[in-house]
Amino acid sequence: MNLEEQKKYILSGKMYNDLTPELVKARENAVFLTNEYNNSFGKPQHERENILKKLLKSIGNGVHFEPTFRCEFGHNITVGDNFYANFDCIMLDGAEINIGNNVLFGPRVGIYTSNHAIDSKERIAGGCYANSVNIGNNVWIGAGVHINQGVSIGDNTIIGSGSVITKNIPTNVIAAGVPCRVIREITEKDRTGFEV
Ligand SMILES: CC(=O)SCCNC(=O)CCNC(=O)[C@H](O)C(C)(C)COP(=O)(O)OP(=O)(O)OC[C@H]1O[C@@H](n2cnc3c(N)ncnc32)[C@H](O)[C@@H]1OP(=O)(O)O
Repeated sequence: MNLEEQKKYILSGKMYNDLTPELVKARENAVFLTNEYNNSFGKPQHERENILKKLLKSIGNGVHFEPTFRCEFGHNITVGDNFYANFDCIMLDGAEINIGNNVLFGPRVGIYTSNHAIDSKERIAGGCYANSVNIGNNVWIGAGVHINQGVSIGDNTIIGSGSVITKNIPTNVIAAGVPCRVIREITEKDRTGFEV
């Protein structure tokens, strides 16, 4: 299979070979482009966004990653408007990563859409499978959060620092911990009077 065929196949969720020359090359390209993006820190926003447009599937207006941003391929990542990621964000996008509008990431957030095979022989042979991650609008992901494959996080939700997300998290809640669980709903009482 050529690279395009492999990309489509991986999105089917079936086991794929992680070690093909085409995927190794695609990862190398992503390192070169993320190097270019990280090194462009301080340059005008439109120049930096043009690099992201080459790297990612699509981006909205006002997308900013602090250095150092890394991704596996880039071609499966969609980011909405007004996105901010603090330092050392990592996105492994074997499958799709879809991020809504007005999303904030604390430092050291990691999203991992791929798992290696559970069976050790299959794993050594390069067996992998990937499932998408979906993050809604107005979500805040705290520092050092790990997001595993196949999960969705609902609109307006906050994920506490250090959490490991293994299952879907609903809208309008604070959730935290390892594994990440809902702590409480976000309500009118959370308004402080800060001018918006
Ligand atoms: C762009 C950027 O994001 S940069 C800034 C980066 N900053 C961060 O990453 C900080 C993220 N903030 C947090 O994790 C906060 O704890 C929040 C926002 C999730 C919750 O804050 P609060 O609503 O004030 O929660 P509060 O401190 O009252 O805690 C409620 C309960 O949740 C627990 N809890 C809070 N945060 C966490 C956490 N990260 N992991 C595990 N448990 C937690 C508390 O221990 C407490 O448990 P208890 O009721 O058994 O005592």
